[in-house]
Amino acid sequence: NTAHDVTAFGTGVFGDRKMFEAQAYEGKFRLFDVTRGDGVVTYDNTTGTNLDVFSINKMFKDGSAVDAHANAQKTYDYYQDTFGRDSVDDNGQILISAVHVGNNWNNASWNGRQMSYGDGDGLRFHPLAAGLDVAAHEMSHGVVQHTANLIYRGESGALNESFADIFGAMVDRDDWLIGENIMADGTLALRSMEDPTDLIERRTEAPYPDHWSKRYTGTLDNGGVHINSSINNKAAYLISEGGEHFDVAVNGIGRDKTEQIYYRALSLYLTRSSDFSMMREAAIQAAGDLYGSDSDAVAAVEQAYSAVGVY
Ligand SMILES: CCC(=O)Oc1c(C)cccc1C(=O)O
Ligand SMILES: [Zn+2]
Repeated sequence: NTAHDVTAFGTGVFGDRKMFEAQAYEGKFRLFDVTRGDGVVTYDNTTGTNLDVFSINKMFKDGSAVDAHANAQKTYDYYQDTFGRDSVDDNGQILISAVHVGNNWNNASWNGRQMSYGDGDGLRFHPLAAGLDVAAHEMSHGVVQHTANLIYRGESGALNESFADIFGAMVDRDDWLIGENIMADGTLALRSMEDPTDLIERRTEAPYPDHWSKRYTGTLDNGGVHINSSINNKAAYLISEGGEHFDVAVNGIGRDKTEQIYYRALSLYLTRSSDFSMMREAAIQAAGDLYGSDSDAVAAVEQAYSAVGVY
């Protein structure tokens, strides 16, 4: 009998029930959604091979698999509905998620072809697949790869990381925090776009900067790609929400315009080696294209990048 898509159900890592498209296949059910692009598929890495997560009925019990699958679908829909983009490559590339990767692995990743999630050690992280912004962050690395393909070190690498956070926060749209629901160590979040320095109490290595003058210039973390990303994150937050930062006032323009500006800058103007200054120019250009060169959007971009010391 041929495979066909069905509506299935499951409970996520935190016991939240959800419904999603899956597939009936040879008398069983699998986490393979054939309704989005060339597919959204989730598999359990402990089975060792690229085997879809199977269930004998439409109720899936593996919390990480359920969350990874549902979050990948939500992120696929975000790019389709917001920008008309069909998956990471805008050509329907199948979205693969592997869960239970490693041994209590405190990580999540995009390896150029798929998303991978660790279970966390329960001290630093809960299972990372439970974070909608985590899934959106990982898939957004795929979008960056197929657009500007920003080199993953130094300032271009910080932009790569920042775009993953920006779209992560746009998909998981109720706050400007990253990883807020998967922290097991009592901290507020993994990163805060609203106030990057907020998490300073936890950080042993370099603090998260909220101004270019405070950028990390060492060699840790590929030259601080997860550290200096906070400078661009703060700018994006200010463009959307506005605020006063280091005596510079920014009049916010909201999430809807902000996400369009960043997507256009990423997909049309930035290149592999773009730095923060080029990010400023690309965002000004994109805002002008979309809303007019004398618009409040262009003004917000100029104000926000000045507020974080990027010219
Ligand atoms: C928000 C997702 C995130 O930052 O995942 C990572 C983690 C938890 C550790 C190391 C790298 C990454 C990443 O995807 O950049
Ligand atoms: Zn990342």
